[in-house]
Amino acid sequence: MMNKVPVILISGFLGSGKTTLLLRLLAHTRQLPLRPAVLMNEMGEYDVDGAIISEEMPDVSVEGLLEGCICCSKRNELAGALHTLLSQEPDLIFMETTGVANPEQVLEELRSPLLADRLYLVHSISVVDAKLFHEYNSRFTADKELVRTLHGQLRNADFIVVNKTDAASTREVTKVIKSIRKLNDTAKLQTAEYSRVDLEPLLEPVLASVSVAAKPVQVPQPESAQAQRTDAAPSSAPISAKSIGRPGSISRSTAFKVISAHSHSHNHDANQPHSFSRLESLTLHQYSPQPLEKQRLESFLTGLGSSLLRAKGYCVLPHEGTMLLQYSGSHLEWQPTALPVSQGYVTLIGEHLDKASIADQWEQCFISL
Ligand SMILES: Nc1nc2c(ncn2[C@@H]2O[C@H](COP(=O)(O)OP(=O)(O)OP(=O)(O)O)[C@@H](O)[C@H]2O)c(=O)[nH]1
Repeated sequence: MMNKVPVILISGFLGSGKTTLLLRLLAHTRQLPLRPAVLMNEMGEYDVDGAIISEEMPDVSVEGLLEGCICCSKRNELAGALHTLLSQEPDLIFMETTGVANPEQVLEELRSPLLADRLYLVHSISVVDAKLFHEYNSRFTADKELVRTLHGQLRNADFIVVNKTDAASTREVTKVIKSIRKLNDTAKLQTAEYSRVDLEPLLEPVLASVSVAAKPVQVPQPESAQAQRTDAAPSSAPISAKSIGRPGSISRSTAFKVISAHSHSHNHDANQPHSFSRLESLTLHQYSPQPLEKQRLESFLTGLGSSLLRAKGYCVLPHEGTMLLQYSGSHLEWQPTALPVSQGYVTLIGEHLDKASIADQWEQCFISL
């Protein structure tokens, strides 16, 4: 019988720090050395997080399931994507869910006959934003599906990272831990800044089950761009070029297009438990030949206020070149990238997003005064 491959599932609400944790885990895994693979699930039409990983660690296999959640609309593609990764004989598979996925259904899928013979779950990790946890809980109280998702992410975890403690007060962190403990009093819990947690115990069971000597891998250099990015909070180090998921795959002539609106509720099977109802994602494409005005884009995004929960993407800027844009918790940051992005894009995730107004404001970001 074939050896089963260990899986570590990472869930957590939008922007909580899942990819930040995944990058740390990947760096550590490769130093052991083990050969990891990644299944990345994104709500948007581009695999931003997968691109970040591929750019920093080009030898890591990444399969992206886009424009939907593996807990619902993409659930039937999950087994296929995992089998693609399994064919590359990794030592370990990391799965990062979208911020709005309920891991319950993913765990159920892993137990299905199609997958249970090939995979076994080592950890289900949940990452929480210490600053926004209570705000999101009270904001979404009326949305039972979303509350169930948020709670499901915590209930189904054996390891919980209370992240972004740099942005929260000690009192807030204590309150968050108290609330989490009401939902899950058995999981191991660590507080963290930039998802810096003790990685050894998380990977111990994997090491124990894998014959490392049989699969030598390239150990990354400690001074690599990747090490800088994962060990020093938001990096400004240049990174090597690697082509992104689907660059230039769409040709449009307009300067702005809200080309996809994904509302979770429309993609759910009525018989399945829903993970959330009101949130949607849309992608803005940088089609215009005019330069994108960075300040205007920043004002536009911050001006969306509480409607906007998360934004990320790559923008081609006139002075800086291509930059990775990250927006979460009202905080916007830019990171340089060497990705050969010919057309930039930004994925927005939020609720009550006024598409007409957003399209108009996006267009304004290109008009020189
Ligand atoms: N201040 C602060 N920012 C953080 C911390 N951890 C991550 N970030 C930043 O928060 C943003 C989102 O982090 P990610 O790791 O991409 O979060 P995520 O959960 O993968 O996001 P989605 O998958 O898009 O929901 C990035 O800009 C990170 O640099 C932290 O502890 N403190």
